[in-house]
Amino acid sequence: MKKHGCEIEAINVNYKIGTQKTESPFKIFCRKPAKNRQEVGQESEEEARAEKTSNGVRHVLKDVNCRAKPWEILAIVGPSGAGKSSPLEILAGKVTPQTGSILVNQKPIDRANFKKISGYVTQKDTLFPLLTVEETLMFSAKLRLMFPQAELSSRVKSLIQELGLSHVSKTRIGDERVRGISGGERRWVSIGVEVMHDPKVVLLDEPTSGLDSTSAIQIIDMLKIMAKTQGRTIILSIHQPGFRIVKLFNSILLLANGSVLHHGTVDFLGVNLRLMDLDLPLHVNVVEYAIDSIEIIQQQEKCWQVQKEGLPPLPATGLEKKGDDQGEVRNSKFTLHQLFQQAKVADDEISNMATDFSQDFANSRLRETIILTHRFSKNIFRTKELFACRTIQMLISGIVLGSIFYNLKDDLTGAEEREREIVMKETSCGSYRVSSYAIANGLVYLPFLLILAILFTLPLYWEVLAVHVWGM
Ligand SMILES: Nc1ncnc2c1ncn2[C@@H]1O[C@H](COP(=O)(O)OP(=O)(O)OP(=O)(O)O)[C@@H](O)[C@H]1O
Repeated sequence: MKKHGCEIEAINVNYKIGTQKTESPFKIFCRKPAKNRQEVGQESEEEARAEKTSNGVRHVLKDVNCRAKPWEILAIVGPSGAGKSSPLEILAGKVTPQTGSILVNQKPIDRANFKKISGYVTQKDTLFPLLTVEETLMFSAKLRLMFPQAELSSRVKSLIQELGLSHVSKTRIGDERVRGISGGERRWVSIGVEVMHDPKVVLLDEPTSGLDSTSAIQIIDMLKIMAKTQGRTIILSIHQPGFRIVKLFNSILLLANGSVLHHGTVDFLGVNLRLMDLDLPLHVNVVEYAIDSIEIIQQQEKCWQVQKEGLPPLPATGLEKKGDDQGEVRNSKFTLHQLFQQAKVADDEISNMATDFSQDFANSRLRETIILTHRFSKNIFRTKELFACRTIQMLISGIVLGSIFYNLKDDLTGAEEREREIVMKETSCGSYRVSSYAIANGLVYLPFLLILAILFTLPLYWEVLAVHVWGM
């Protein structure tokens, strides 16, 4: 039977966010993760962007119209901060736009059901570092599919083969502390987890970020095969797609400052740019060229703004120097919106079939609890060192002070933070119930905490007894 495709259409989507910082009343309980230098840089850039907003409101997406078709890849491109991730977050149900509509096969989206027929691969790989590739995919299969064990195993095996992970199937995922598979392979596993339930739509936020060009091409190549052979609708955001990657996209959505500058094929973008009388070099990567042009114009507009306000001109940037004569031609002639004409996507015949949504969770509450208990036990058994540390820590605390119980170190809180992220992601995409997680967590942790409590109180008990009975 031929698989039904899923066409997604966004109509006049506007998404605004408040940029005024509100202090959480529970601030003292919120742990701020340590930032590296790059993140600190990004934060100040974010703050600078926020300052540009009026009335503390930032228009992240402005009247965005676009369409993604089954059997195809739609790539959302644009400079940093253009709003590329936001359409994906809207489709994944993470945020809700203020106005506009999203249609799935020409019917208004039903968010709960859409989650079941879609997979959302975030930029950050949220995986348990101590599980192997095979175990990770197997737990994902158990939680999301209602198949017998033999079928689950064969599904996992064939997916591992399809993703080219056979050589590392028994290797642990790993992270900065635990040695494991490579960054590119980790990205494959993240994609595997999200396509395990055979979704009709796959959303990927910057799937190639942090990867070398060969791995990046391999990932997009694989996504292209997924779209072509299984009729999936692939929507991804990408920052700087190389020439070979661009060739694999069926259509692109070029964003700048949250507005659509072009929606259509890459070839059509080239035609548009040439129609604007631009001196477009023959074998240039038009997407890169367009992004570069946007950046130059944005830089130029910033300079004009500064000059208009009578402030001293901004110091020259590398971008302006890079633009040189080409940049000058572009800058003097056009504003951002003059540079591009909005392209309309040709209407294709898409069957108006009803989407076949499967209902509810894949497993019963009891089965979910059993699977999650199994996964917890594996993680805990493989974190022996951390638990030994905690035990010794408790013992020493009991002997010396008998007061500090939860004195967790960074590595422990780091592991807890990761676990929290994974659970939030899995529960939000409907893999299992939160209550099953809580029960499984309790089942595994309670006996251990009981032992810790005994270890903690025993020395304290003898010390207090010694003081009272022998007056020591
Ligand atoms: N929850 C939020 N709080 C504050 N600002 C936000 C939020 N969501 C989006 N923004 C802002 O909206 C703009 C678009 O964000 P988005 O992440 O979609 O852009 P992007 O093109 O994916 O950026 P990048 O390529 O740098 O990841 C950015 O300037 C971002 O700072």
